[in-house]
Amino acid sequence: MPRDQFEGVRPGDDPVDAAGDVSIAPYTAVLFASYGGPDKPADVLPFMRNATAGKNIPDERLVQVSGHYELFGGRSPINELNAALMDAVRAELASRGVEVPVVIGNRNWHPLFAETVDGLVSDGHERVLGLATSAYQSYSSCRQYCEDLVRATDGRPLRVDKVDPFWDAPEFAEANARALVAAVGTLRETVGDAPIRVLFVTHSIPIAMNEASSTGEPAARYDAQHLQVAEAVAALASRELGEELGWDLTYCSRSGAPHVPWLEPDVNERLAGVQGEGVAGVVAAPIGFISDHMEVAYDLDTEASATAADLGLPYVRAATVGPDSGFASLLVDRLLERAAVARGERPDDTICRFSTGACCLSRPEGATR
Ligand SMILES: CC1=C(CCC(=O)O)c2cc3nc(cc4[nH]c(cc5[nH]c(cc1n2)c(C)c5CCC(=O)O)c(CCC(=O)O)c4C)C(CCC(=O)O)=C3C
Ligand SMILES: [Fe+2]
Repeated sequence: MPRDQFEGVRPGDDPVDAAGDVSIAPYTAVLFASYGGPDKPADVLPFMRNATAGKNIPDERLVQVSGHYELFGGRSPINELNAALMDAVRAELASRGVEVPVVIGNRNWHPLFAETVDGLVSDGHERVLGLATSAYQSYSSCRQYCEDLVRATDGRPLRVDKVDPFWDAPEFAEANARALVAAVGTLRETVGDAPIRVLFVTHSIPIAMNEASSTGEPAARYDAQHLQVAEAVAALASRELGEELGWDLTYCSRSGAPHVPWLEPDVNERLAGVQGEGVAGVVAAPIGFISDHMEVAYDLDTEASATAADLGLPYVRAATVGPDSGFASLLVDRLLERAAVARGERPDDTICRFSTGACCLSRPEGATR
């Protein structure tokens, strides 16, 4: 179970200032920090070059993944999905009486962090709160956002703090459980009472990156975080449905050189496995992704869906949490809590130790591979 579900209420009350108003002070803007993606065919290759710079990704893989974008007209869904989520967050902030600019900045495509920082500086902002669009801790999904934000603000009169990864929030498990319940309902229309299996899916990362994720302790790592969320989501959905859902954690989007080990099993491999175990239908539940960006559109809705069809296995993909209003509300809770920490009104329970120590390194300290 996520940490919060053990400990119940998090320390501190609602972030309400002396006048009784909800406040995001000392921050004057929110920076949505995302991966970025191409908007048109001519952007695909330059975006891919940015995303793979210095990463030892074989050219072959670069060409292959460019093909995924081309299949979707050279346009990633990520930019409009981020825009929709930002609208939901703005609306939720406004409903709590907080008016603040919410702007986008990306690691690998325009507007890049440096460009967004330029705009914020010229608008007079000095302290901004960053929110990365990844829920879990690993080099790629957490630390790299911190590093790139530090680089983009280096020497500029602007400081960006970042909200912690939120994988452990009960509201995140609840939003994923709502999506799973709906997907199981859809699958049951096809398979009736036959045995089904839930394949939770997340982005694979190199084993070395997993071993160095979070504090590096096995129970705190990227894969362990997903196992805890999967268990919580399966338990909530099982209770709601009145049936005990069987599940596995699987991975997608493996990249890198073939000899470098990444987290397994791949979702496609596991689809074949469960078919041999008498399963009559599968729900793929993408708990590793907050929106239907390219990994979901291609790796799940195109590739894994085709694998399931080849196996004659009914397959339903559960929604991502992006459009769930409980999810937007969770993000706003986290923004306001972080602001209260910055004002000294809440104990600092930040779990990301980027600024004070080693966390989410790309490989274990001392390792050379
Ligand atoms: C953990 C994780 C998330 C977090 C989950 C999340 O935030 O959702 C994530 C998100 C994303 N990854 C994305 C795209 C890409 N990731 C790549 C490469 C890689 N990802 C990695 C990991 C992750 N990636 C890793 C360890 C690599 C190898 C190179 C490296 O060490 O960095 C490559 C290069 C080609 C390839 O190798 O596949 C591309 C194009 C997009 C945009 C999608 C869109 O356009 O809609 C998004 C949101
Ligand atoms: Fe990625």
